[in-house]
Amino acid sequence: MRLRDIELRIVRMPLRSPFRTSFGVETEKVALLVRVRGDLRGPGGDRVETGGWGECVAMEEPLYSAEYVAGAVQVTRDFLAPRLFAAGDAVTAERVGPLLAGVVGHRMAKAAVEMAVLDAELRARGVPLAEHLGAVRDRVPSGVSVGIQPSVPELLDVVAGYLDEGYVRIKLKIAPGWVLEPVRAVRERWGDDLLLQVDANAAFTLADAPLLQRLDELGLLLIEQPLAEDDLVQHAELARMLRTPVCLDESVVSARAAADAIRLGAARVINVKPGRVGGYLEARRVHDVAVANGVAVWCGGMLETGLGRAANAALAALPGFTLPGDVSASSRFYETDLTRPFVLEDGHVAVPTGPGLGVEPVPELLAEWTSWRQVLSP
Ligand SMILES: CC(=O)N[C@@H](Cc1ccc2ccccc2c1)C(=O)O
Ligand SMILES: [Mg+2]
Repeated sequence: MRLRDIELRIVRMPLRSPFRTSFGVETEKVALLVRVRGDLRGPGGDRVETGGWGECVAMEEPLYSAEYVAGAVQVTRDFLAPRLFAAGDAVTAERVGPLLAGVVGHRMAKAAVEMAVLDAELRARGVPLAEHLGAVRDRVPSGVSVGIQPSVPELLDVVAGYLDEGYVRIKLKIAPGWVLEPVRAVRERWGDDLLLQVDANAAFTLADAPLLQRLDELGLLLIEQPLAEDDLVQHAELARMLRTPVCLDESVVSARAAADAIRLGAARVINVKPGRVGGYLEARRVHDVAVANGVAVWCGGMLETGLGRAANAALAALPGFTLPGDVSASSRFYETDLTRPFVLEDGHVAVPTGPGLGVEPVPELLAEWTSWRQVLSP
């Protein structure tokens, strides 16, 4: 594919309710969207116009990881786009990674560019992303991530609401001071059959092991990222002290990191997030590494718009995704989604069947929520 231009947009979408985690409270989603346009040689040898969308999952502030929206904009404008324009007609989704390898890090920014090129290629070929990735299901079970609430009674009301909507798994955010009481209250209200897990977003240290060991009595599916992103060895040490399986999120930044975490015994489950690992093609490699080692994966979420949600649903349909993920309905976070809404049907989200991502931004909403835009040309 030859890229004619790369459009960068920052969109700001109000969240239905504040989302509190151990690293802060979010009331709005700010995302960098990437759109590529260009042409590629069609099956008959003729040039075919095409275009595609990518969504960068970096937050506005570097609270979840080191990347952030303004940084992703700058690295894409100044370092990633020039490398792709310089590649002329040789840009393919598989080549985006190698073409950008000279730029160190910035995986979320790279993932958004690769996603846009992949969407453009697949739209031109009429192939759905799910088919391209190797999906084996046409719908995926939907879990929900529940933020820290002002009180335990309010938490129980929020969880009751999601269970009434049909979510098949509950994930509770935990943080120092919000651990045993809320999690025990949910377990006691809904009993042992409720699929229940927690996510600390790296809020604890090994000194907290005695507290985290007490979660073992609550029959959790897993405890997600209890320690810091770069604490692989400590996670392995903690894993040996817990019965509850340790799941890593922030720490798994590539298939190589997944292999290291598994070999060290730092992860028995992996939360796969395409943006965090550098793209959907690397996310499939993480899936393959995990499956080869008997480690379960599930698809995490970064409050994506329907663009990223569509791609995550496709990824979550791969065979190794054996645990319900955070691919929730659009309504979990948004009154109105940027694309057609993803809805919960019998606890599942349908995998898109159209070419590429299978969804597009609604033009009027894209215009309304775009706070900044720039078109890059060769
Ligand atoms: C669904 C879920 O819990 N996601 C992340 C945390 C998270 C929380 C808040 C966010 C706000 C804006 C963008 C990304 C965000 C990611 C996680 O699994 O650790
Ligand atoms: Mg997480």
